[in-house]
Amino acid sequence: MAIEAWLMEENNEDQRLPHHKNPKEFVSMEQLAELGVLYWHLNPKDYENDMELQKIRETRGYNYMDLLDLCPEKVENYEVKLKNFYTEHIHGDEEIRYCLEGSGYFDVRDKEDRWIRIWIKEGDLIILPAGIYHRFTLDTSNYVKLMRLFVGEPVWTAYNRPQEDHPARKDYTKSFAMKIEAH
Ligand SMILES: CSCCC(=O)C(=O)O
Ligand SMILES: [Fe+2]
Repeated sequence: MAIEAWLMEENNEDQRLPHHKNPKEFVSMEQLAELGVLYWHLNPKDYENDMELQKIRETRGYNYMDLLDLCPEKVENYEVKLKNFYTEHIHGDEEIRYCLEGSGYFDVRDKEDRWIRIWIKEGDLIILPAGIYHRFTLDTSNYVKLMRLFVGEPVWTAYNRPQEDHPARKDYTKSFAMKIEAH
């Protein structure tokens, strides 16, 4: 099963709405892979014993794991957190999120600086590369439970745009330049 992603129509409507263009313009997994965004679909029902998840964690060194249940009762400063998640930012490391329940949107910038909206549902695991501009919002279902993975002690620091001098940003954009040269 593939994930759904599309070019976003930017307007002032509620961020939790899909924001499709008219007509819709879908984005393929290959296009996402070119941006360094990786994706797996796993079985979220038995994540504690899932060998496929185990293999990804071992291969990529994700020894840290926690769960984030995004609802007002379980999250301190819920509104502030949601607002920060939807503020365009980068990280110094990969952002790895595995959707166990519910759904939501990860928006990432493509090479032309357009927003691509990625719809994450139960069983979707995505990895955003270090240095990619992105943001997150709940969708109209208004609930998501995510597993967060990390290599070593987690660092969740978000650097809001602009960050063109951040080492992770420089490395990320350099990886594009090299691909263009290699063609
Ligand atoms: C709710 S996880 C996604 C939000 C985000 O981009 C982050 O945590 O850095
Ligand atoms: Fe982030």
